[in-house]
Amino acid sequence: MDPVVVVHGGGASGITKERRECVRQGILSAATVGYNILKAGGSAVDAVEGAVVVLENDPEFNAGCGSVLNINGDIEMDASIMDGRDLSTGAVSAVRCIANPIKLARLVMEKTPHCFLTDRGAEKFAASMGVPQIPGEQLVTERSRKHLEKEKREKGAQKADCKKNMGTVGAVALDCKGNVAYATSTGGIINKMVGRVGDSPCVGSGGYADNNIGAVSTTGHGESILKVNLARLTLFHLEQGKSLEEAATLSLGYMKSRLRGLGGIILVDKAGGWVVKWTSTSMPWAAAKAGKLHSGIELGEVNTVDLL
Ligand SMILES: NC(=O)C[C@H](N)C(=O)O
Repeated sequence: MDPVVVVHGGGASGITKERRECVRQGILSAATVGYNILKAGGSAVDAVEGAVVVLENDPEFNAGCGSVLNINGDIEMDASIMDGRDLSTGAVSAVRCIANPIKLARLVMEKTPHCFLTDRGAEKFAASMGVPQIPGEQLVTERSRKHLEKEKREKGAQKADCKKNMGTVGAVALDCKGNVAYATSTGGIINKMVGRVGDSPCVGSGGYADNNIGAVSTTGHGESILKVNLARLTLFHLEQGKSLEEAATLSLGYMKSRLRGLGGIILVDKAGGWVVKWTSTSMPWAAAKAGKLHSGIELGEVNTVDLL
């Protein structure tokens, strides 16, 4: 089976010219890392984790280092992962002093009888697994500090669209054996209440993966995504015989018309078809398949290069 990986860098209201190239490089290297894992015979879970780690480590994105700050100026991160083979899933929320929440989510999936650990419990588990604790400050960037200051000045937090909610990251993959997986990781939304948990760690909302159908990772206004279970809703449409394009359009359209919520989706099906779709202004994405790397940021933009 020809493997596929698709990654996103979050729905956004527009990416400044200065940041555009950095964002593009980040998204391209995440897709390349994921694809190389698949080409080397790695599993879909390995590929989505590997791709998301690249984006968590990249300060341009709202996940891991570079996460947005909550109302107190602290980072609280959410992440989840799912293996389409047996629907096993792992998630963490409100974690602070960990470089790669997606790795911790995978450990929850593989090393505990549970699906979801939060806050101090998640951090205690991380310590028991030997995951290094890092000072929270290490994840805070100058850009995220300035972003929070601006947000507080404008008092515009938590609007019912994803204009303020940029940069969440995610990946979906199909491996050589026909297994699918997703991973999603985020700092959430800027100026959020302490303890606010968004859609990204919630299976069915932030993502879903089932070998019988396909895999999805979502981004956008978390409260809207949670209310419509955006990821599972998309796969439901696929199960009902809709095309990839139709499934993504229908679920995002429902969220927009019902809640005025904006967002984005990356989707791969069990046959290796894929689609990216968003209702926000832009969404950085990249997809690797059959030796080609496709990518874009704005609507209608598709660049294709050969993968070496
Ligand atoms: N940019 C995002 O996708 C934010 C994320 N969905 C959240 O609401 O936590």
